[in-house]
Amino acid sequence: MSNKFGLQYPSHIFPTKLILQIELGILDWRMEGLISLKSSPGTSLRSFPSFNQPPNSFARRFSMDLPLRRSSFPAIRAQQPGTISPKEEEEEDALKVKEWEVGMFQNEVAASQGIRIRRRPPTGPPLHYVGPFEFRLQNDGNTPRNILEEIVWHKDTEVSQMKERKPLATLKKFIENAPPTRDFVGALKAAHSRTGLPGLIAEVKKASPSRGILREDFHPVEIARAYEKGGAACLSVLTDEKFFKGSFENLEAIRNAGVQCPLLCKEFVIDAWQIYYARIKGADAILLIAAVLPDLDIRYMVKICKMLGLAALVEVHDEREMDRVLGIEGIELIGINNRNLETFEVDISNTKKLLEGERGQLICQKDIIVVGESGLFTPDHVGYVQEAGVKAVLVGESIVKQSDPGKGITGLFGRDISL
Ligand SMILES: O=C(O)c1ccccc1NCC(=O)[C@H](O)[C@H](O)COP(=O)(O)O
Repeated sequence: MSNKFGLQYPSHIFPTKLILQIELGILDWRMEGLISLKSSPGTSLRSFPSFNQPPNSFARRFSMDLPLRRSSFPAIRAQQPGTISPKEEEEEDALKVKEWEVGMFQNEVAASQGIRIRRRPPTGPPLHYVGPFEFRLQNDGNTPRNILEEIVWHKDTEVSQMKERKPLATLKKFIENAPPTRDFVGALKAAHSRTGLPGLIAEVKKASPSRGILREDFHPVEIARAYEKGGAACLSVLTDEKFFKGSFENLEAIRNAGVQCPLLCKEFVIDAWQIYYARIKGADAILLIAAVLPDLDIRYMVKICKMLGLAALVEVHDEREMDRVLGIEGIELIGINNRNLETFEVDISNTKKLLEGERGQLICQKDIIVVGESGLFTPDHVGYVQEAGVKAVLVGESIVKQSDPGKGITGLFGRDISL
């Protein structure tokens, strides 16, 4: 069976309204954990929700978790019964089918650009529904392959919920009254010319998936003030709650506390809505990750950033991502992450590798500022990436862990850069 984009998917997951009586005993586990259904003689017909995209009414009834290829069902979690009419349920199903189709299409486009991160589980979301039961089957298709994929899938759910609470139209109204943004790129250039060293984007980060908790006594405004005093040109504020213990409240609090450094909203952006939201919460710049976003998304999001007065820091990790990003018009700021976000490996020679030869020349011609990101702990590290061609660095762990993060900056550069 194929959809309007010509994508193929198995007929048993084509989620038209299936009319089947499902008995738990007639499930059979196949195809790497995907389940197929067999009707048994004498079973009566009744409405069954779209198979891989469950309607909410069922989600509100019962749920249970099933580990990989288990044939017996563990305890059932009862949920609130819903009161949705069959018509509404049908419309809801149709909408979710559309969303799922678009998600599948995104995965295909992304894969064609060498993006390994799947925006949605290719075999449908991890939850399945049988009659009144909700259960979870793990398989290669619906289990994240790495932390970045897990973050992105979680973000997808999180953003959908946030969008329901605050639709784009509401955000746009707030933006009309928001104070102007500050010049993020200008601040980095000014710091570089003032000190002769890479301009510093100092990261306000409590925790990370690779390093765990970095700082127990975490007071974002105090840390931000210490960074500013210590000579940071800009700040990067983690807003992801689940994986980094950050928040948009932190971003807003730092902005409202009168900190002058322009602020990067360090988020996992998968939807333009997040850019509007970041703008309202006080961001001056936003991170776009090439390992997650296809070219078209980057192009579109860069335009939205410009329209909202935000800088876009487009992050790459390998040559292919760098080449993709260099082919996109209007990019002013490229971050080279020395951390592989899929494996957590950190290697600062990555910055040098990606700036060698023609790539480095093209970056100079286009007057793009390159930011060296991750794994920078000493003046030698900073010197190494500067030599490679960066005009800015993004640093978290090595400075946020210091009792005085401002003095941490002096330690990082080997001299006081606040003067
Ligand atoms: O750091 C992680 O564990 C991580 C995992 C998944 C996605 C992103 C992740 N980190 C973001 C960053 O790259 C860093 O916060 C940033 O570059 C600063 O790095 P560092 O100076 O090494 O703290």
